[in-house]
Amino acid sequence: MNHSETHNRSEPAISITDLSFGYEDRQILTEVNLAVYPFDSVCIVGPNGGGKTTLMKLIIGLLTPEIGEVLIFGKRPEINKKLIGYVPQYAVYDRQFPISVKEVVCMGRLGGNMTGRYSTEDWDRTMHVLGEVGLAPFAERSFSSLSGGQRQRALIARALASGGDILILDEPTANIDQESESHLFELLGELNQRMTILMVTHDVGFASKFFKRIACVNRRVVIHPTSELTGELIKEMYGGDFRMIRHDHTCSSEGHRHD
Ligand SMILES: Nc1ncnc2c1ncn2[C@@H]1O[C@H](COP(=O)(O)OP(=O)(O)OP(=O)(O)O)[C@@H](O)[C@H]1O
Repeated sequence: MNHSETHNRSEPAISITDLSFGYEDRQILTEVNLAVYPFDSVCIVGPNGGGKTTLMKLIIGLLTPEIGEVLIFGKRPEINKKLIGYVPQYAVYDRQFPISVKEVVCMGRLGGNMTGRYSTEDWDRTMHVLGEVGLAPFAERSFSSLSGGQRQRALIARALASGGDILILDEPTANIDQESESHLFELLGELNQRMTILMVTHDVGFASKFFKRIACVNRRVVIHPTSELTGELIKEMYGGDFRMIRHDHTCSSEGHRHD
C-alpha cells in the first residue's frame, strides 16, 4: 500500500501557495497557487520558456521558492521527496557506457540509499517495476540497445523505483513514435489508478485524452478540467499564440489572462 492510499484523500498530494520564483533578476513564476489531489492527472502545457520545467523542479525540491511554499502531502519536498518519482526532460546515457537496463532502473533507488550500494530489496523492487512497465525480459540488455519508447519506459521504471505516489514526467513523448506514445499513455492510465500524475508536454491534443486537468504555465499557472477542451481547440491554443481555453481565457507569450 502506498502513501496515497493511507493518506486523507481530501488533502492535496501537491499544494502550491503564493509561489514566486526567478533566476537571478528574472522573474519566471509569479503568484502560483495550485492544488493537485491524490489520483489526479494533470497535463502541463505552455509556451517555450514559460516556466514548466522550473515548476516541476520546485515541486520535487530541486529548487526552493523565494516566496510562497510547495508542500507534498503536507510536508516540504525535501522531507517527502521519496514519494515522488521524476522522469527528467533529458536523460542521456553515453552510448559507449555499458550500463544495463536494470542498472539504470536501480539507480532510482540511490536517493534513499546513503551507502551507494544496492540491497537485495533494491534489486527486488527494480525487477518488480521493470515487470510493471513490461520490460522484465530486457533487464540484462544494454540500455543503449533499447528503442526510444522502451527507453522511456525504463526511465519511468527508474522513477517508480524511487517513489510510488506521485509521478512527474517532463516531456516524455518528445522523441518517441506514435505507437510508443499510445503504449506510454496506456501505462500511465494503469499507474494513475494508484498514483498522481503530472506531465509536461507539447502534444496537448493527444495528451488531453488521458489527463483529467490541463495546467497552462506561462509565468502564471491556470488550471482547467480537460472536459472543457476539445482536441482541435487545444491544437489551436498551442499555435504561435497560445489560444484560448474558453472564450474568456487567453494564454499567450504575454501571459495568461482571464478577461
Ligand atoms: N538555471 C537557470 N538559470 C537561469 N535561467 C534559467 C535556468 N533554467 C531555466 N532558465 C530560464 O528560465 C525560463 C523558464 O525555463 P523553463 O525550462 O522552466 O521553461 P519551460 O516552460 O520548461 O520551457 P521549454 O518548453 O522550452 O522546455 C527560460 O527563459 C530559461 O531560459
